[in-house]
Amino acid sequence: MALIELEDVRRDFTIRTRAGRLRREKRVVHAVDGLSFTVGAGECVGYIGPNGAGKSTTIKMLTGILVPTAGRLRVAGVEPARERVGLARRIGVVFGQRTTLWWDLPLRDSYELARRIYRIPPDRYRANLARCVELLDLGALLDTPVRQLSLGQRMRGDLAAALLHDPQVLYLDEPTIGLDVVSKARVREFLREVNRAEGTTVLLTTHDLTDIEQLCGRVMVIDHGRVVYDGSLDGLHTAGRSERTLVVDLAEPRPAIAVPGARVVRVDGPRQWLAFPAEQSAAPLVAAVAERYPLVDLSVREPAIEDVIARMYAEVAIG
Ligand SMILES: Nc1ncnc2c1ncn2[C@@H]1O[C@H](COP(=O)(O)OP(=O)(O)OP(=O)(O)O)[C@@H](O)[C@H]1O
Repeated sequence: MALIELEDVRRDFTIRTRAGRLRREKRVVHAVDGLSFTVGAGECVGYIGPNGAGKSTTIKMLTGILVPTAGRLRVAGVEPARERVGLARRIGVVFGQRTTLWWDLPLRDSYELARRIYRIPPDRYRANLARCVELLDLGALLDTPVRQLSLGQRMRGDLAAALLHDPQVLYLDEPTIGLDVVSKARVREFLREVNRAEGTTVLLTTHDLTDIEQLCGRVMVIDHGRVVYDGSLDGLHTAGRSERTLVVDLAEPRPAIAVPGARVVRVDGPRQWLAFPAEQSAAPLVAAVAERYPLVDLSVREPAIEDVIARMYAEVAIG
């Protein structure tokens, strides 16, 4: 069953700019332009694209904050902008760069407010809060005012707030932005569990490909307001012939090393950067380097989403 349905959706913005001292000019921006896709119940879909591609505009239309200029849009069978209040009970939203929690109140009070606003039955509320507190390790934080929480703690608090009313759909906008490695891992683990155990449909906007890799079976790339790729992450890497980078610190400076399956793209003293196809495992490459050269340290870098998309276009243009 499709829970989210968009058919040829468009959203324009009219921008007025000053042209000369007195004259003003109108310009229309097609933020979303002929967007069509469906998301089935229980799917976890990555929704990615470069800055200004139209991701936030899509999410705002899906929550009913913005009305489409044209086209057909349904979430759980209803038109979001027309039934915004009713739909609010069925969706959860988390913005990495903004909080929905009350800044001066302890976390517990924000949750209590959510209980009242969404009229969550007491049993359900108790069970959901207990589950979130356990999975997100919030026990020691419940009585702390939100302004005293670290970014990672606040994000965990926001995730719980978005899920207390058992939403069918969860929209996440950059949920791991600015978090350290440990906090990112915890947030991802929690989201995986929510999607798996509750069957919550997740639409995830991110600039971090590792979020997608660890959470989403499907990824949609949007650019200039329309879908330019819809498939698996591996497929996207293949389509863009994208590369990951193994960064190795050798025991001493050397000229570019030779390892099968990778090419050295940069050398700086004992540090070398080796590019290899993103869909391949780094393990054999690490083993091959370690076997031939004394190694001090290493790390693997994911390609930037912008690079993958740029390469995808280059492929289309060549092919
Ligand atoms: N309220 C607005 N008024 C005018 N133009 C807007 C408005 N909101 C968005 N736009 C324009 O619409 C286009 C799409 O913006 P949107 O915020 O949806 O992109 P995005 O993919 O979310 O980008 P980012 O990754 O930077 O958040 C951009 O050109 C943006 O400038």
